Amino acid sequence: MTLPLQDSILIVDFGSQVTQLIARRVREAGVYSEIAPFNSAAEAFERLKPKGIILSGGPSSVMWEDSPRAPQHFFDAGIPILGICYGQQTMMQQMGGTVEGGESGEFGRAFIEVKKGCALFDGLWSEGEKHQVWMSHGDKVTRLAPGFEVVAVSEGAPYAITANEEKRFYATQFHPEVVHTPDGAKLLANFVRHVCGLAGDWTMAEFRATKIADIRAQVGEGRVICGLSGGVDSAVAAVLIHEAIGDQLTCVFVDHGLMRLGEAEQVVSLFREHYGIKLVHVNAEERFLNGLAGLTDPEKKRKFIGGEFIALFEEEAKAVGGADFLAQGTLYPDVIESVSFTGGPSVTIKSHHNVGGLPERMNMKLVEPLRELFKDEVRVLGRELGLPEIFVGRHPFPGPGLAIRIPGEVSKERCDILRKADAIYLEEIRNAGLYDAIWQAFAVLLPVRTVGVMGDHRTYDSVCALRAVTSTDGMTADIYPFDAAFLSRVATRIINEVKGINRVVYDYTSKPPGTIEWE
Ligand SMILES: Nc1ncnc2c1ncn2[C@@H]1O[C@H](COP(=O)(O)OP(=O)(O)OP(=O)(O)O)[C@@H](O)[C@H]1O
Ligand SMILES: O=c1[nH]c(=O)c2[nH+]cn([C@@H]3O[C@H](COP(=O)(O)O)[C@@H](O)[C@H]3O)c2[nH]1
Ligand SMILES: NC(=O)CC[C@H](N)C(=O)O
Ligand SMILES: [Mg+2]
Repeated sequence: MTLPLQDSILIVDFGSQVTQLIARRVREAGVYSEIAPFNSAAEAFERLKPKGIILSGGPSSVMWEDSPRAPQHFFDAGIPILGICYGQQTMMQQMGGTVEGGESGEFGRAFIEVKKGCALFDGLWSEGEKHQVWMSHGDKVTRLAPGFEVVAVSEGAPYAITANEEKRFYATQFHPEVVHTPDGAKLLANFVRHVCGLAGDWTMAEFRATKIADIRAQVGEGRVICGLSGGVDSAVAAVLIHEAIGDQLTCVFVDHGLMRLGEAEQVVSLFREHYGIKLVHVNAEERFLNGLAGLTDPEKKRKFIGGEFIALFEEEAKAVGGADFLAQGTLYPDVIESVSFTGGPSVTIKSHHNVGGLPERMNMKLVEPLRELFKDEVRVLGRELGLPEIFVGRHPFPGPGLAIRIPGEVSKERCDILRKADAIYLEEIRNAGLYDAIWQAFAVLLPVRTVGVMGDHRTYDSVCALRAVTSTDGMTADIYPFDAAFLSRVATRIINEVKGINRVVYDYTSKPPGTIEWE
């Protein structure tokens, strides 16, 4: 079954780190969108027949030879277009304006002044007002394409917002999709609803229906193995896929020995209790720990774990008589940090085991229905699917597990020490009623020993670091400001109760510059 074509917006990706945020804002405005890399945007346009186009930002400069362009015929399609940053620059140049390398760019917070009303501002901004926006550019438009006029200016960008009302083309030098442009979501909502005329009635219920149709179309009569970790993403993916293809699905829970205290038993029994989905429990502790012995480089550890996961999934696929597909609960942040969406020049931060950690030769094709979503959207979808809060509200836990919370070499002994400390920390967080206020909290076991004194003895043991962050999508994060009494209670308990740890510190680093995990 394929669903009828729905009203949509096409987002053309030029490689910006925040392109997915554009899609997200469009979803939040109740409109369906798809992202296509610039070099396959023409095909996507044919298929979707969108009601509007948004051109993303990107790291290239339009002055470079061979830098990416929007398909020229988009500008003659008679539908509204919004160009953002690089998207604005290429749009202006492709339509006859000029762009130059700015002597100095604008990076971060900037203020724009509204010079004139335009359809993007309806019900939002008026002439003469000043508003905060977020800029990140070195180049700038120096001559407008015919038909455009300036509707807002900033100090560094005389053409902060320009409009060609007749064609319904708009262009911003700043990024409306990021939260640091406080009215940005509303500007984007004005574009998709008011300018493109879309109703704004698209919901997660429709996402569910679309994905179910997509999964059926992709999988056909084939068999699917789904990696199930007990985390939100894979639980939601498994339930969604099960709704689409029923018994063609087998879930595989890999116990790699890098789980938290009691987690493996809990995941398996919870899932069996709530769902009639086939679930295989694989105990592979020895295999993972043997393979990790001697590895200390974070990327090597991640790649090994990613490869081993796939090897196990392939073995399980054989055991069920062959499976053609591997399903995972991969989300957008896993993808953007591991590889560039366009295969272009955005940089790799770390190889999430389920993306960059995949071996190059893999026999199964991927089914990743959540690949465009952010975690909080997955939670909304999970509730839509009727998943119990106990799954939906769980803190994320990375696939490589404790291996990336033990910098340096991983051993069973160190995993056991960390498991105990982590359990105490989380128990105290729950007791204090803070679990739901925190995005993710965990302990890290450092490869550093320090001297202490306990009961008049000298100790020389490991340091444990505690981390807790707040976030909405895992892309940026702030530290959770525990009070001192809480932290000292946890520190005391860990040092008293866990042999092998004699010092506890609290990690005060936000993301960026830190990442949430230590490796
Ligand atoms: N122990 C595991 N056994 C089987 N598959 C796993 C395991 N750990 C991770 N995976 C697979 O890797 C994917 C990505 O892991 P990730 O931790 O991002 O998601 P999650 O565990 O489902 O959710 P959460 O982010 O809330 O922990 C999972 O959705 C799952 O398909
Ligand atoms: O499934 C996963 N496989 C991985 O390899 C991985 N690395 C990080 N994470 C989780 O992703 C979020 C962002 O983490 P970072 O700030 O450390 O990149 C946080 O929620 C991390 O726990 C992972 N999840
Ligand atoms: N964020 C962007 O899209 C930047 C566009 C271009 N690379 C510039 O520096 O102006
Ligand atoms: Mg997980």
